[in-house]
Amino acid sequence: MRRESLIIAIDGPAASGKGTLARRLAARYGLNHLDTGLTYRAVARALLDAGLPLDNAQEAEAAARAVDLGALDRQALAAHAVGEAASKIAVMPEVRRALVEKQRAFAASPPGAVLDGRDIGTVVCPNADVKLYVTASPQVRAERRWKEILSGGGEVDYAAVLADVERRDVRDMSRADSPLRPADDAHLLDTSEMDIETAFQAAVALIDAALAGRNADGRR
Ligand SMILES: Nc1ncnc2c1ncn2[C@@H]1O[C@H](COP(=O)(O)OP(=O)(O)OP(=O)(O)O)[C@@H](O)[C@H]1O
Ligand SMILES: Nc1ccn([C@@H]2O[C@H](COP(=O)(O)O)[C@@H](O)[C@H]2O)c(=O)n1
Repeated sequence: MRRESLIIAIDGPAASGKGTLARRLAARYGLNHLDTGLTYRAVARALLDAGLPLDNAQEAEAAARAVDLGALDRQALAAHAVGEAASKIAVMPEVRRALVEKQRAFAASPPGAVLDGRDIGTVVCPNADVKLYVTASPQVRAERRWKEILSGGGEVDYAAVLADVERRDVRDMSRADSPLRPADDAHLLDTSEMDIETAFQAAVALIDAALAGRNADGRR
């Protein structure tokens, strides 16, 4: 059966591996990919570069409206300070509304997309064909992030990375607008005990089973 368009929503906390999975899944299913965290990072970066405060909703909304999804530069937005700032500006409903509009337009473009973030299954694409909530223990996520930083030549204590991960979890899960949580119909994937390949194969099995179930139902 030929599918018109397919949307896969992937949410989860920091360093759970959702971006790694999303990139591989997009290649596997021939879909576009959007790391929505980069859109929040781009807003934060614009404010930091302009020397503006991170709590001015009007300036932040203007920066969000100016984000060009085609010009998101992962490397330029990778800095730890930018991620921290992103989680602060992400609490503002004005910023979220502007970015969600762009994210939805991206998802609607053929042939469909894999989007990863914190609110994809709950807010951005509540009608996604398949939703995954990817997680791992804070200790495992901190270790992954710590190794990533070391392999990039950075120097940081594991304890400091763990504290960052835990602080980010609290901020993302407790904000009033679009808090991080699994959608009611999301498939949970705990990768604490899985390497990248095992997690990818588990995600493919969940997605294929979900799509087969939908086809059998005659829903698509
Ligand atoms: N299952 C896994 N086993 C071991 N390492 C992993 C696994 N999945 C991802 N990683 C590694 O963990 C780090 C974080 O992964 P990734 O960037 O995909 O997480 P993320 O959830 O997208 O994080 P963020 O939201 O903070 O951007 C990367 O270095 C990645 O290679
Ligand atoms: N859909 C999303 C994606 C991200 N955020 C916020 O941005 C911060 C940075 O995201 P990374 O995935 O690049 O680490 C993140 O901590 C969230 O606060 C969001 O709110 N919604």
